[in-house]
Amino acid sequence: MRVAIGSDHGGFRLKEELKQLMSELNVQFHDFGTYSTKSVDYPEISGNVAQAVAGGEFDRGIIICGTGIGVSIAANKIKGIRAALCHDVYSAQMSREHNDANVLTMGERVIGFGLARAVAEKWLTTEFAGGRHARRVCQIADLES
Ligand SMILES: O=C(CO)[C@H](O)[C@H](O)[C@H](O)COP(=O)(O)O
Repeated sequence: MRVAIGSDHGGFRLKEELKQLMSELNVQFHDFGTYSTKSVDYPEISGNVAQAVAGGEFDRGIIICGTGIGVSIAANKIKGIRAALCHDVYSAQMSREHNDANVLTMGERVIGFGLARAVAEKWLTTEFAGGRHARRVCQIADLES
């Protein structure tokens, strides 16, 4: 699996932590920035990660900001993206099994690093369940056209 990861300044430190996690899990990733805690605007970075996933260059994306809300709103503007804001392990699991979420967002100012690692690991290792959920994901795609 190849993962695109990005953040604004508010999510920079958690992005670095999740890069470490992915290295430990042998998950390939590319960092779309930002590369410091200097203030930047999140929509462009979120859009770049989402475009890379929607275009098929990467299998999934992870985007972090202060709350996870702004990057989630921005990513979900991109056709084909199902970005899920998850701050607990159960939601992360369900976002994969039921929603086939292809982008995970989190807020560094909301969640501790230990829980964030557990959320990301569950999300990265959970597959889509298909079945009745596939029908519903198709219905979401229909809303885009
Ligand atoms: O977009 C956000 C809120 O949904 C993110 O949390 C941003 O990181 C945040 O708005 C940045 O705020 P700052 O005061 O400019 O650091």
